[in-house]
Amino acid sequence: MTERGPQSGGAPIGPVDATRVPRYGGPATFARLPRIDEVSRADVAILGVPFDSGVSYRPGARFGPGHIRAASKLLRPYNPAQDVFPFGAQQVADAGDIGVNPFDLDQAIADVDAGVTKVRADGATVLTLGGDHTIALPILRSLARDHGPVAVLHFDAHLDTWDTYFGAPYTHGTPFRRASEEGLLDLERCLHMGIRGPLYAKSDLEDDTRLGFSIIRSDDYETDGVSGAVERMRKRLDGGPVYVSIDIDVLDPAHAPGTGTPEAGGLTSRELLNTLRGLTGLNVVGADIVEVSPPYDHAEITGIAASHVAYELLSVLAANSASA
Ligand SMILES: N=C(N)NCCCC(=O)O
Ligand SMILES: [Zn+2]
Ligand SMILES: [Zn+2]
Repeated sequence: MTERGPQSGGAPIGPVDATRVPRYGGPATFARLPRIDEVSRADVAILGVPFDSGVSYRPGARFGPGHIRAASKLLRPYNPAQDVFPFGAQQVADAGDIGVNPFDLDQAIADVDAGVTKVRADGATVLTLGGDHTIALPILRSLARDHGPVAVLHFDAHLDTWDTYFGAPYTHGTPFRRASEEGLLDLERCLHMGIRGPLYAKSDLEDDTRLGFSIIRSDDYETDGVSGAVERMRKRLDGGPVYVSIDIDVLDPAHAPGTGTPEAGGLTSRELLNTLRGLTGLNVVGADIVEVSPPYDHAEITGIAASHVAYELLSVLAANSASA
């Protein structure tokens, strides 16, 4: 195909060239990248998880992967903020969507674990596009089998370390309690970023500490700024594998209206993108972007934010691979 421009010497296959095929045409893959079956090997795979049977309030995150891909068409090859070519320093490919059972939660969790494990087995670092936050648990199960307990860097308005909803243990409000109980987390190095809003009880915070997390609150950005947050984040995460889980509701509803459990007083997209740039050099072994619910989005605001979040994460992985 000529539309991707000439490639030689085993260089990564990049996005379709927007000066040759207009952005509103061409493939529906993330950032117009090749499908995984079009490349001999992927360093990083984008993997969709269209699933929202674990939500407690508004549904719709099952449509998240397609929406984020559609909103990613304008991304360009060079990221000046990190001085890196995220699609040039490594082979990034789109691995499509996992066929997740929408009716049987236990089966869905097994489906996600199997789907992620399969793509990882071929050597790719996986960036998952959700889907609701339930999917972080099976992804962590897959990662912990290879890496042992990992640090979770969790961007969210919510703790997601609650116990049960309606007696159900597997929901989008409970993945990190289950992960902690199962020994998947490094209890000295987990961290929430952007927490805010009402809780059920004071003891929610005590439970959360016991389960292995510290907290940088949304309000801490007001007092300490992005640089203060990044400094604390790097200190907490250093020294082992890090899984980055980004619930898009960490952003203020003004920056991400298209989500299921919105809370006022959140981060700006600029604060989130700048915080992610501070991850370079840490051992990031996987990531997800979850809770994008297109039916509640307007003018692709949330989809665009999510696509840029993905772009910064890919840039961190590219910078890390260049210095490895
Ligand atoms: N993971 C997200 N987005 N939300 C969890 C909120 C669960 C609740 O309704 O209390
Ligand atoms: Zn949340
Ligand atoms: Zn969440």
